Amino acid sequence: MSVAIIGAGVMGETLLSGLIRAGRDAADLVVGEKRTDRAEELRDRYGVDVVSNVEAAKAETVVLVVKPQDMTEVLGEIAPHLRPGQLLVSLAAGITTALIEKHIPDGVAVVRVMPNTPALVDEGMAAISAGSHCDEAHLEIAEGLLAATGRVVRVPEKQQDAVTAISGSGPAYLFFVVESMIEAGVHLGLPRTTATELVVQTVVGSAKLLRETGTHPTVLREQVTSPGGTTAAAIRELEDHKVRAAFITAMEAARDRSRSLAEGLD
Ligand SMILES: NC(=O)C1=CN([C@@H]2O[C@H](COP(=O)(O)OP(=O)(O)OC[C@H]3O[C@@H](n4cnc5c(N)ncnc54)[C@H](O)[C@@H]3O)[C@@H](O)[C@H]2O)C=CC1
Ligand SMILES: O=C(O)[C@@H]1CCC=N1
Repeated sequence: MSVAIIGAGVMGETLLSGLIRAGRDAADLVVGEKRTDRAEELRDRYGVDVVSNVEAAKAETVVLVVKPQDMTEVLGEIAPHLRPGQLLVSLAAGITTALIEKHIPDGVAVVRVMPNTPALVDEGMAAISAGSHCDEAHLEIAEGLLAATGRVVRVPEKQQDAVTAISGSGPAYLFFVVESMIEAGVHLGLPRTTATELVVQTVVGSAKLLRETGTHPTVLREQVTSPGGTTAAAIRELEDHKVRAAFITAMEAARDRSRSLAEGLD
């Protein structure tokens, strides 16, 4: 089955490279990319054809991975070339299937996806939602694309802004925590390389512990927290600085930003 990826920046390349790692034939994949130097790079790196968006629109499945602000322009360009029976998959934050459906011919199925960048190492988390002309077979095709690079869940579309705030943007929050812990290690006198190794392995090990044991994070935290010990002293500071509340307001801000990304587009 032919797949076109339109917009091959960070997320578009993540999907493209994942499909190739998962064994898809590069001959069945095409890319539409505005920047010619970037197009050249992808052609060299993956052996895929880089074509015009109009040409890309002929694929059985067309995946849009441009910025939300560029979506209506791309839809305007490809809409005259889309035909009923095709599947259009959007990875753009904040862009509803209803908005996409307004721009394309009736009978083209739309699936909205929120992926994340750990897909680069096949540990992605993607949530997918069906548009109004989408059946089970379309959802399975979209799932198949995303499952190449990690886990996939189905969610009602009204949850996609919250999903974006959690798993879409989530890697950035964790990298922010990692950066902060490394800086703290340096502050405590450790060489930067030592601090980095300690923090990265602690994050990987903790993530594995969470996933492999299925134990609740509160229990895992309590197991580390000896009465009157070092962890209790640190957690008290985090609570005093309202870190838990900061996470809630940060994710509310991300959810609200996702909701407003489509403002001004029709
Ligand atoms: N980066 C991330 O972690 C995530 C990104 N997304 C979504 O993925 C989409 C892309 O994000 P990024 O890859 O981070 O952005 P990016 O800026 O790295 O990539 C966008 C690409 O689209 C290309 N482009 C722009 N207009 C075009 C056009 N008319 N025709 C063909 N190509 C065009 C640009 O040249 C660029 O290479 C966004 O809608 C974003 O909301 C979703 C989840 C996570
Ligand atoms: O920051 C953004 O808008 C995109 C969507 C989720 C992650 N990156």
